[in-house]
Amino acid sequence: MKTLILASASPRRREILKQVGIDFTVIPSTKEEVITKQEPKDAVMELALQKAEDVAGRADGDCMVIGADTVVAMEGSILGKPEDKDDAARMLRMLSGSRHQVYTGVACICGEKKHVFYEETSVFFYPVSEDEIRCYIETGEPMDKAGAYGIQGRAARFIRGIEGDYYNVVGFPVARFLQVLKKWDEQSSRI
Ligand SMILES: Cc1cn([C@H]2C[C@H](O)[C@@H](COP(=O)(O)OP(=O)(O)OP(=O)(O)O)O2)c(=O)[nH]c1=O
Repeated sequence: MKTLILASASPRRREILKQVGIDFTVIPSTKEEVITKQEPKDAVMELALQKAEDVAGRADGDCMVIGADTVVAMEGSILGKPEDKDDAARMLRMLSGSRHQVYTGVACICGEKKHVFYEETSVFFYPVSEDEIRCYIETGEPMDKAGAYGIQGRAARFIRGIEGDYYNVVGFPVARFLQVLKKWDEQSSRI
């Protein structure tokens, strides 16, 4: 298999790839994230590709660069990382007692070849009180996460259920990625 380079500073993405036994190196993208697309699925694919292209431009040799981006979508709004505590509280109030979608876009670049896809997971929140929101924000956990929560952390207490891939919510739809990789390798071996 080719050398994989993960173009991400996210510790979650690193852990998920390690968990399934993939060898990779990390070169975080330094590109500023600029969303120009309205649809969340288009936005995450756009950002994932920007991150992968940024690092692919600096990487050398026979490698595959992987970029990813995660957002929360709720009633036509795209929620990225909160700007501050008030913004985190605003997001958590929106998510309380209802259903939202989490989108992660993944871009794979190997030389001239590119593949970009997205995965969608629905997440259902129990009602969350103002006190719970305040206490949760005080832990600091929401601040570096899309939608201001971490399903894998203390926010587990707010989650009624999910439909779709759990790892997609945490930032990397690893099983889907491995399916893409399998097809990619089959096609390469036919050339
Ligand atoms: C919804 C949700 C998001 N997240 C995280 C996944 C992503 O790391 C983060 C969204 O920010 P991203 O901009 O997708 O990623 P990042 O800034 O962490 O890393 P990089 O840009 O270098 O790739 O939110 C969780 O960890 N748990 C959750 O439940």
